[in-house]
Amino acid sequence: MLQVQQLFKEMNGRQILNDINFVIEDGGSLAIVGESGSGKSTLAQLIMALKQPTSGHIIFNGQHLPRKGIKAYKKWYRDIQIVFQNTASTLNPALSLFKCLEEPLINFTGLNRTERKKRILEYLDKIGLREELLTSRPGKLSGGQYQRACLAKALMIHPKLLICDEIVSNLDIVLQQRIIELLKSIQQEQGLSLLFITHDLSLVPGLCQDILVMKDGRKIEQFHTSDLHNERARDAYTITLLKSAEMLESKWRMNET
Ligand SMILES: Nc1ncnc2c1ncn2[C@@H]1O[C@H](COP(=O)(O)OP(=O)(O)OP(=O)(O)O)[C@@H](O)[C@H]1O
Repeated sequence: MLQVQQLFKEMNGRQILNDINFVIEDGGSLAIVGESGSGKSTLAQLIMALKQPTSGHIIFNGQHLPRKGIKAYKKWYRDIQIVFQNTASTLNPALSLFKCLEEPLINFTGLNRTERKKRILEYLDKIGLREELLTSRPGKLSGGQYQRACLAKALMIHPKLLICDEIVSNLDIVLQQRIIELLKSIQQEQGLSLLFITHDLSLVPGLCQDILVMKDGRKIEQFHTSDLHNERARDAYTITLLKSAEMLESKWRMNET
């Protein structure tokens, strides 16, 4: 279970996160939704220990966010993995895709060479990438292939929590849907907990149980996804986000036909 309690982050005299609180139960899924600059990526970076909070607590299965000690970080990253929108640095451009995918298996699992290869092929199949690509450098992959390879790299070590930071924002609607379907099935298969960060509310129904809306570093509201369209109960800001997501969706559909 992930617990985020009274989380504050100040950078260069600016309050970027202001009293953020939420819980994700084991196997649960939460979408963090907000427009650009609302603090979503900063929140993800804090959970991944890439930045330290100014104050507050981040606790995963009873363990506090590590502040020092390689062992503690290793355990943290074994359990929590992230896939970013801007993934260009996730796969080492000098290595083959196979070597890139093998790296976390060497670092985080006790699998031998044969088992590692088997795991890589298993995930390649899950994400719909051809085996021939394993000998290619990551630079040869298309945007969608690269994004899926990053997802495989994060999932292969069987983390308990996956954070997705705008991972489908740059993809066309067909690939978006494919990745969302993939996340849903892996969530069910592996009992994975999911923190899905997006500015696009239309991606969330069917994927996440709960939605937390953020604006200017503050939590506006949190609700069950089935209550998304209950306009009377929703904050005016959530409704604005919803309308813009609906407009975006119909624009996509017009472009499709
Ligand atoms: N080092 C910094 N010093 C001051 N402000 C910063 C710093 N880094 C980021 N910010 C500001 O923090 C705010 C939150 O940024 P963040 O990237 O977390 O938002 P976001 O919701 O993820 O937006 P996006 O989707 O565009 O990345 C922004 O207004 C950004 O300009």
